[in-house]
Amino acid sequence: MYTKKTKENCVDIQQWCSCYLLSRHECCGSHTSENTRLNQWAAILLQHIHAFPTSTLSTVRFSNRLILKNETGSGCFYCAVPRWFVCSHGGGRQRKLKANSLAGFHHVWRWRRCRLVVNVSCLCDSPGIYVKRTHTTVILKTTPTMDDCAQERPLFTFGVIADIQYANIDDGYNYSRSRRRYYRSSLQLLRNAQESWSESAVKPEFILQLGDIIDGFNKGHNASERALDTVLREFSSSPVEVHHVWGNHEFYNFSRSALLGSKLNSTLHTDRILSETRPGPEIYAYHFSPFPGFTFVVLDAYDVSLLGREESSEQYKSAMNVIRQYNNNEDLNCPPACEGLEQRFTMFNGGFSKEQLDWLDSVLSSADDKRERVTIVSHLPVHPCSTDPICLAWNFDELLGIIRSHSSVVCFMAGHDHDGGYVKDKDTGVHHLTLEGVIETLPDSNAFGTVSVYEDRMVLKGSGRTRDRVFLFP
Ligand SMILES: Nc1ncnc2c1ncn2[C@@H]1O[C@H](COP(=O)(O)OP(=O)(O)O)[C@@H](O)[C@H]1O
Repeated sequence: MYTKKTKENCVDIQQWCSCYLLSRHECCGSHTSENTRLNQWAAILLQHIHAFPTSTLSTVRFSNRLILKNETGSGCFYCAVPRWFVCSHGGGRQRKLKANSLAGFHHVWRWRRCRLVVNVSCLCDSPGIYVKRTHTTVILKTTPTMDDCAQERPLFTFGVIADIQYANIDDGYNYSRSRRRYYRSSLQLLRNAQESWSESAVKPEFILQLGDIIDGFNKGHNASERALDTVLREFSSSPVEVHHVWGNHEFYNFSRSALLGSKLNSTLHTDRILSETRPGPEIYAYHFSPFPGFTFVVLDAYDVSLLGREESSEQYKSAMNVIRQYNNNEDLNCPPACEGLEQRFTMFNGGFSKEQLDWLDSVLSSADDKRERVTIVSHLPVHPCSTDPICLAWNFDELLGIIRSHSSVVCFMAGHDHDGGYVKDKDTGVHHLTLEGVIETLPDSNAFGTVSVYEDRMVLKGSGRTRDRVFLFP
């Protein structure tokens, strides 16, 4: 009745869905008919604002129409304001209106910590009277911008970095020769990250190293220990605790039992681990709580794998049974010749055992009960839209099923796919981030992130090709 939509807006509005109605206070005046009309108008306003990407708003203006514009000015939403409404600053100040004039329409919007608050008051239609009859407040929660977040102090921060794959060898290429790999300069990029973390205003509580810390080529050069020492020395240039995740390149260099006794077993080097439950002696999975109400779970994505298992072992045989159902290639690193998700059945991937999945399920149940926020990390991504399918964990679907059955999970972080990726799971709102790999990052760029954690969100400040993101908690 009071709205006017352009054709262009109709299309855009369908695509935009980043704001949510938090609350709406009903009219408090005595005039029933005005209340009804006000509510009708507010409903129309809401219906349209609801779909408007207020995160991108640069202009919100009331004149005779409410005009919302985004940064480029290309997406506009017009809503005709009935002339017997005035929009006030919400302070209850009474204003004098000229008869039938639109001069009384004032700017009403204000940003309050990521919320667009719109007060709409209904005035009597009679000329020259002071009134504040009824009002309604529409509060919209918007996606916070980096600027919003910069003004607040986080509860804590942490660093993330993935696929450093250091080796003291000349630059090379990935298998398909489509991406250059900078084996030596990955160390300098780690140094850049360390410097940035140590200079940040709020020092990180810990660093998440998402796996593939050194490259498999070290093994052929008999340089695994040396390369690992070199990288760990770089990490120890600051006193911040590092949580190491294991990737395929860890197993190219070391056996599982060697890893369990090494500096890459973070459970041996921190008191933070919540060790009352661990999935099993040979499974490298644990959880820790760096701040009350927040839990981080480190997963072992090569628990079911041909990597790191003795060929004579039961685990190797059962992993072979899994991969052979889909991959008939002689070279099991070569993906099955198919499109889609089955490409993941290669030797450089792996999966999670039932034991580990059951353990994760119980950790998450306990976190649900305590209303904690849980971030899960693994070398392999588990959401098909957060990565190239060739990098997915074998039984990503089982893990995703567990995540989806718990309310506590807010974020899943992985490495492995050097191009990175991100998706917000549409069923749960859980954020799935795949971090760009250092090894395929130009020497004059960077690939790491600093995550600031707040009550209602995590904010990733990316460096170089890692972009900024805001993860609102589901
Ligand atoms: N399409 C492929 N066919 C055969 N072998 C492959 C293929 N892709 C990767 N590999 C081999 O698999 C191993 C792991 O690949 P790599 O690219 O180093 O993994 P990451 O992405 O973890 O760095 C390497 O030995 C590589 O040569």
